[in-house]
Amino acid sequence: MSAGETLLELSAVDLVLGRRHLLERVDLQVRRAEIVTLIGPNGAGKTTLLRIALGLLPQTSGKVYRQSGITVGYMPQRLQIDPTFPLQVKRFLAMAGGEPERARSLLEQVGAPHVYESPLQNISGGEMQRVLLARALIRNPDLLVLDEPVQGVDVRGQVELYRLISAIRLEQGCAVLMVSHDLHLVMAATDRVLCLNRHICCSGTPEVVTLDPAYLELFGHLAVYTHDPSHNHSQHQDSSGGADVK
Ligand SMILES: Nc1ncnc2c1ncn2[C@@H]1O[C@H](COP(=O)(O)OP(=O)(O)OP(=O)(O)O)[C@@H](O)[C@H]1O
Repeated sequence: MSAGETLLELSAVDLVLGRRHLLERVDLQVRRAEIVTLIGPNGAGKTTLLRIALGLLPQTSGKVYRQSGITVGYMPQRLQIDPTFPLQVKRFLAMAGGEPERARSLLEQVGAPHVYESPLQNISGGEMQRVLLARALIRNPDLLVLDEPVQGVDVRGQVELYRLISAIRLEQGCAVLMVSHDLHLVMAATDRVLCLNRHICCSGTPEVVTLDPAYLELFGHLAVYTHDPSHNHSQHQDSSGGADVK
């Protein structure tokens, strides 16, 4: 497989459930070795779009292309585990195909080697995220799909996990499609950003997207900015007033 080839492509995808039009004419392309991040407010359809991309949910109309033969690793936003069912992390990873040595080495990589023998029910939220990431990596995926991979992880851990995701992309040449709410950290760790609010509001490199009026309308108060006392009040201002968005 060559660098830059398209692994996943969605064209004009619509989803209507009942009376709700949840996704409208969404286009999305993910090429080998690139990191694409979906951002958007709660309920924007990010998880739903990932599920359509993975073939877990049928779209109402539009096309979904996944290159045949590729291995996909999926880290869901949450996992329902029966609290009465005793399941150790090592067994959980073994069920996903992880030999003990591989499972241990992945846990080491994601910064959670100490939970190998722990019951899943006893590990913390941040440790669970690391275990889910390790599980998504078990089969050396060509495409890694991560739904809010750093939710519940402490700030230092978030930086480490984004670095790890970037390193995995470089080492394995896999593509990454992820959903994130951590605008500042993720912007540094992504090649392209798509801003979704049922439809794609804007897309492009982080530098381009963070200056797009549609992005500023949704996230203006969170945009990266510095205060410049000599500023003139242009259209690129945050809602707190007096700060120029960079
Ligand atoms: N199976 C379903 N049936 C009906 N509505 C659904 C279904 N799945 C999702 N929805 C609705 O679709 C909308 C988008 O949900 P989704 O989980 O994709 O949002 P999201 O952007 O991932 O949100 P968040 O940032 O809160 O995780 C929500 O309003 C949700 O209630």
